[in-house]
Amino acid sequence: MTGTGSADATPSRLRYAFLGPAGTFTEAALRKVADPAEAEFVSAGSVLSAVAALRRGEVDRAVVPIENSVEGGVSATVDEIALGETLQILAEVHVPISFVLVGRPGVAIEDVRRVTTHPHAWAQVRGWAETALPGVDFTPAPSTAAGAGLVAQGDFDAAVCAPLVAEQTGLPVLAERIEDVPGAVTRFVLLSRPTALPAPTGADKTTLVVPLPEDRPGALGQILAEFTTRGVNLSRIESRPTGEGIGRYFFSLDLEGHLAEARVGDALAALYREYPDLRFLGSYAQAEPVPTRVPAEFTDAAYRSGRAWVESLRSR
Ligand SMILES: O=C(O)C(=O)Cc1ccccc1
Repeated sequence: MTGTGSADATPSRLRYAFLGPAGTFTEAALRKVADPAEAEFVSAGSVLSAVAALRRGEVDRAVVPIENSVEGGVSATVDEIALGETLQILAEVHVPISFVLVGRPGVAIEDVRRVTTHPHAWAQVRGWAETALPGVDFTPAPSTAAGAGLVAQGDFDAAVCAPLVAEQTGLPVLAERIEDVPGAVTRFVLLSRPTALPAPTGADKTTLVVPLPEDRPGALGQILAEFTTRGVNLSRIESRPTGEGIGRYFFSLDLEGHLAEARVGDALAALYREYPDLRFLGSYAQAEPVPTRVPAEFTDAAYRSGRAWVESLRSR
């Protein structure tokens, strides 16, 4: 990893690991949560090494892609934070994704034989490449910006990257807006080691990992019921293999609301009783805030009055 902060960095400056080098979509996400003048940006060669640096305490934060509006969950990230030492999501950011094809100077698009980029980028331009680069040989790169670096070095004919990287490297743009689905967005999360929760904003998300026991019929229905019966809406749910064998899964899910809210706390307490291995990955503000609509019977005030009524009966 390489630090890009100045040499006189004071220890109080937070260190942020990200999938580098400069010009990646992850760096664009990082710039939305931290000012490079006040923080130290530490470039990592992969999502896993960024997360490992955070777990080892070499950095204070890591920014990683977690979900794409076209491809769905970024499995490497979902799995890495579901297992291993617990981390916490402090914030999420959305980055609009558009790609260009940059070429080695002097190479025309018809001459491109060997192309490189990050596999997520390739997955999002595959349709375009089939017609525009027929028969091209694709090699995965650690990141889009790293791929452009390999083109600048002369290792490949072309790379798929962000328009910003074309500007930074001066590599000629052979084609632009080459994404198969215009308007795609990638969601990134800001990770830290477990720490205090950000204050509720009224438009929050909570991320959980629920390991699924092997022989409990109807477990998914039961998990969902804990949310439904408390008016808690889910915004994402995906099942992932635990790696322990066929049929072993965990659910990674996001719900609308903050742990500080009574209905969310109550749902988590109920889940914990049934699934003590449940993992809480944080409550944080939504990237595009839509205030959570809470039905009258599930507000904090409704929970307080319900509890007060029970107490009044007990102390009669
Ligand atoms: O390689 C990058 O620039 C990344 O940040 C990973 C990535 C690649 C494609 C879409 C979103 C994120």
